[in-house]
Amino acid sequence: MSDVLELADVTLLRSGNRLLDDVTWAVADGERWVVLGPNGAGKTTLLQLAAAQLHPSSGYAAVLGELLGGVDVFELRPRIGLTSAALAERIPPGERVLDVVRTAAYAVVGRWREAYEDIDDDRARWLLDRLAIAHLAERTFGTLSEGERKRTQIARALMADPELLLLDEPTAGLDLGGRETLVATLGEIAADPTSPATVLVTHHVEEIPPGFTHAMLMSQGRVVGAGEIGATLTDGLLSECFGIPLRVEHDDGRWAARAQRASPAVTS
Ligand SMILES: Nc1ncnc2c1ncn2[C@@H]1O[C@H](COP(=O)(O)OP(=O)(O)OP(=O)(O)O)[C@@H](O)[C@H]1O
Repeated sequence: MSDVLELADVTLLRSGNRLLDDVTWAVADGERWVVLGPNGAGKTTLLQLAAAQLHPSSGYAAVLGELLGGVDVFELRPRIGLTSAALAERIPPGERVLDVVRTAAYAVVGRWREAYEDIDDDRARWLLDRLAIAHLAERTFGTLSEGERKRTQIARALMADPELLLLDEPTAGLDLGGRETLVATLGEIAADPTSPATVLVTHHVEEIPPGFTHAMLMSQGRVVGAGEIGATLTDGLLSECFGIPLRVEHDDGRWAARAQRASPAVTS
């Protein structure tokens, strides 16, 4: 399997802060990764690097076989599907849902005067159907619920048939039902062998869709652990990552974690 993402000794500095500190990590074709870590760990920064939106200050970073710094990012970015809060904020509230998705074929937002091919229209509608929001195609983005917006963004991220799919907190802010149905949809996408290599960022192990194969744990810009999901989501590594004693459970393809209870004092 070829590497979709390859980072070696990557450091990223901003205003004297080490946002990424000596990160070495590889994602191969077909893999589905979750990136977990506490607030400020550097997860979004890592995803922005993977999306060719940022360059490392030092180290080696290649995305889809192209060295960051040596490639025209405007040619690279259309090969990557990205959902993030920052991108969602750039979508004009008055834009039609169908257009939010279709414009991804041109790597733009907020431009509805492009001439679209029928094939773009068909694909956008097929993706909306796959994300269970076909009935919202003619609605404007600003009128959607948070869950519907997340689904629209995922459809948009998949529009250009990307070779790498990057999802930054796709289930954040959803109620329990909304989270569970979106986790199930993401599980279906993960299970589809034609889906691209995927990296999903979250704070919560409960939000890992079934079928995810690998995990990377980050804290303070550093990699705490990375590898096959079962070998990485351990009590020890997750506790180290979040800085409190945690117990991890895995049942029926889903993950859960909670704080370990202190042992009761032994009295005689
Ligand atoms: N431009 C910047 N200049 C200085 N520090 C920055 C800059 N951008 C981000 N940071 C800091 O880098 C750290 C990592 O930020 P990042 O958003 O990548 O973390 P995160 O793991 O995604 O956090 P969260 O889970 O809260 O979204 C944070 O401490 C943040 O304050």
